[in-house]
Amino acid sequence: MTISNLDLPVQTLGFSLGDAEQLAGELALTVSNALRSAIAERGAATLVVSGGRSPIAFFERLAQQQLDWAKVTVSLADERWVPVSHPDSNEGLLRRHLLQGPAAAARLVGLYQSAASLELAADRADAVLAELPPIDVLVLGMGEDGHTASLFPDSPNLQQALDPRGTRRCLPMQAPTVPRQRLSMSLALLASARLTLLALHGRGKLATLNQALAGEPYEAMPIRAFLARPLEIYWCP
Ligand SMILES: O=C1O[C@H](COP(=O)(O)O)[C@@H](O)[C@H](O)[C@H]1O
Repeated sequence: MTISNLDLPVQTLGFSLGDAEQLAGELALTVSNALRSAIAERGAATLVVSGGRSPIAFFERLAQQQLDWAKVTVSLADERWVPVSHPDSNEGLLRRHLLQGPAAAARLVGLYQSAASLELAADRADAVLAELPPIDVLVLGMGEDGHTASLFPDSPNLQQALDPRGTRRCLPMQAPTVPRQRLSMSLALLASARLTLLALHGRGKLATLNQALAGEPYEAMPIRAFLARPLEIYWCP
């Protein structure tokens, strides 16, 4: 079912699912089909996912899909600058909920780097991401403030991170809530994905999306940078 009461751009598809379980299942099917096609066409596939709390069910459903996981590279749209063993680590979340069973054969390109400062960690992550193969599938999330990945409104470096012609792949970012120090893929890298999906849970996020569609500047609601491109939105109450 399409999302009602939303004036979506022509290149955007919006799917309304009954609950979080259904959303996780649909998203896992769409992502695994796209990864399978990439493997059939190019011999390998690259998936970039988001962290936070909401993707756990999706990760677990995706891990159950029949895929040649050894041919899949997985990376993260953003990371909290905490060690992988920290409960807030997006990489830790991915390892616990996606890279399990046959999916453990996938190659993980993490963003976290231990360094003397967040800026140095971002420089190192930027160099690591130079080796990331072209992104086949990107799964974004969104906060109720309109941030996506760790592209937060009001963060220093946001303008540079949202430059579609920027050369940086990863930038240091600041979040309004803990853990504040973040590493985020830039818009230029994220927007290079062949297929971009946005997963949203709850009426609050639907209201945020509606507001973003109404036309705030990109800096006020960074999700807007993705609404002007082909996108599939998966929402549930
Ligand atoms: O901090 C983050 O927030 C967003 C949204 O997270 P959610 O738990 O509300 O789904 C997420 O997309 C991003 O990757 C994460 O680091």
